[in-house]
Amino acid sequence: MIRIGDVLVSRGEGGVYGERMLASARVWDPFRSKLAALYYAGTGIELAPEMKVLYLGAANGTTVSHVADYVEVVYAVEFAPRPMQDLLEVARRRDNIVPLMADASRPEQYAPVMEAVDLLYQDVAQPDQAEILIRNCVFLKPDGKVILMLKTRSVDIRKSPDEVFRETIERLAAFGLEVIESTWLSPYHKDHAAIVCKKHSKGVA
Ligand SMILES: C[S@@+](CC[C@H](N)C(=O)[O-])C[C@H]1O[C@@H](n2cnc3c(N)ncnc32)[C@H](O)[C@@H]1O
Repeated sequence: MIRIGDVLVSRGEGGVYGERMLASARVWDPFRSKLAALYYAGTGIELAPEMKVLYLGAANGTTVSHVADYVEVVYAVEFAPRPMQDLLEVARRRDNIVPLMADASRPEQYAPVMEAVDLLYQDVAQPDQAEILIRNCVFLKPDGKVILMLKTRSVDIRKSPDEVFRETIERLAAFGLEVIESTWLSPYHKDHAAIVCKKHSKGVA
């Protein structure tokens, strides 16, 4: 990942969400983007120019735009009309974002336009976040990676964030993903965790 000093940046057309510019690069704000927070709070995975990414929960394209600065193509799924309008504007100014208005819990809706991806990234505040992720693993290449941004309070408000975090890791492991990193995103995003996995080369259950 590109850093100027300690500051995480990406190189692309700016002005997406009022981000600061530093030496012609876009400052990637960890308080605005959970993926940036992962690069500060943990390790994450390196984004590279040849990568294809499926991004679930694109919202208005804040993080999508930074990911698109690094990779070949981003398939960006969002189901809410208002953020989709902003996402379309972000996609209009780049040639490697494919906006898809669809429900991430129903991957059959966008399967016809998908290709196999190197990275599956998910940031949807839903009760069944792990199950949505698992359903979308169908698009992962054999050596693909997964990043789940887990909003613990959306899964079950009666359980502690720690319990939801642990149970989600167990569910992904039981499915057959190998968890390679798990970290809270504090102080950037309260009660949010990131779980980074890779697909076993022998495949998942
Ligand atoms: C926390 S926001 C995502 C922020 C975004 N990832 C970023 O960093 O710029 C979550 C988004 O997921 C969308 N979302 C939630 N459930 C969804 C689903 N089942 N399918 C598609 N989008 C969904 C919401 O509409 C919302 O825009």
